[in-house]
Amino acid sequence: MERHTMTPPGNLATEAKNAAHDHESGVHALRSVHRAVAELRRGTPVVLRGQDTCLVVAAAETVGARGLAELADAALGPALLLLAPVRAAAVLQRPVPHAAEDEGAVALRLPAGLMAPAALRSLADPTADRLILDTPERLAAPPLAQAAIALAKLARLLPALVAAPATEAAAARLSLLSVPAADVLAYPAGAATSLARVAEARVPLLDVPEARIIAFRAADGGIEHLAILVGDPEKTAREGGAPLVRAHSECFTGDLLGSLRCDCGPQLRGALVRMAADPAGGVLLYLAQEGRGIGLVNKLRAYTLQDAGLDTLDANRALGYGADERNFLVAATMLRAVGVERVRLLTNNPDKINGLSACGIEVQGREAHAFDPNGVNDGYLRTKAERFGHILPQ
Ligand SMILES: Nc1nc2c(ncn2[C@@H]2O[C@H](COP(=O)(O)OP(=O)(O)OP(=O)(O)O)[C@@H](O)[C@H]2O)c(=O)[nH]1
Ligand SMILES: [Zn+2]
Repeated sequence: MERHTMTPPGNLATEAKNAAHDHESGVHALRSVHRAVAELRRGTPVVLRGQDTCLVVAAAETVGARGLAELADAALGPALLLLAPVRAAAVLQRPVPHAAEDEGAVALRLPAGLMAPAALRSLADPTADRLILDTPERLAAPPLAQAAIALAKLARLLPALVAAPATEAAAARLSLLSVPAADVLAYPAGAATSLARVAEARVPLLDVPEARIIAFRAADGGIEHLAILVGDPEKTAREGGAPLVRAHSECFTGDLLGSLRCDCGPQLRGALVRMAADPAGGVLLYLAQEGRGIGLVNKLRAYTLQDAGLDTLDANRALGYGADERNFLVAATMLRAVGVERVRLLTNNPDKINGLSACGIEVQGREAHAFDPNGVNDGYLRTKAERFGHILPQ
């Protein structure tokens, strides 16, 4: 405030203009990444721009003959297949040394016959028919390969892409969307901090008469996240208290259909009921981060892999994803927007405590939120305890 009275009006106007410009370019960056996501999902190539190089990429899962022809037209050299390291090791049938497990990209030169849509899909997808490369040649991953994998993950596609060096001129000539690679990497944090309230309504629930839903939308125009306020947690926060909070990642199968594979349904309804009984009220964040951030389609693939013997963590990795791809800034931004910065967190997952704390939310306490195994999810719950470090009641 004081700074404003000290600042000459001319500077103020410049500051405001710069701030508006920064905001607009931030929003522009988010929107162009969101457009690039849509292009990949529909099988169209996009061009990633780096400092002094460009990479034209298309998703192996969705690209068709036309997309491959466009990519070849824009390319300066032969196209490669980019895979996440774990998937590359499976395709090559040998370990891929020195690659970070959850990140990075491995580049393979494909025999000409395999640069075709059906073969690419098999190479990308561990649930598809096995396609073994006889003479695969591993090459150094090109610059921007990591951003390409990140873009495929944002699109919730299999992290496998056809890629080739290109120029901006080629992108323009072919009307391909081009997007800075740095914007792709900055997107998750940018989208999370841009979340703003867009609508709210009172929605009495079975067993929870005092409930209100607030919808949040990011500046990219992407899918909304929801906060369900039970009782009056805002008042609790204003008075310095800590309401119950649950950061619940959406689970179509568990929340809606009552799937027995996980514990999400009981956790969702159980959290709301606990909040209704708590004088401090609560906030249930319903986060559009299905399948720990890999999306519903990949979660179904992960289930297929689990039926073949992998656990929930290795199934994610076999798909080329990390064990948990969630972003806790989404939850922290929403909590801050409803004025709740000190919480009692309903969770068994220490990553949620650390993740929210790292985003500036004071986790005053943790309340266990475990339900008995149901005969189907026993192995899943055991893996969460043994490999994700979940704290379960003794
Ligand atoms: N990728 C993947 N996601 C799963 C699987 N089973 C459940 N999920 C997802 O895991 C998420 C559930 O996580 P949460 O209940 O929010 O959190 P948590 O990490 O289990 O921690 P808690 O707070 O203790 O429940 C949902 O998005 C589910 O869709 C699975 O086998 N694979
Ligand atoms: Zn679930």
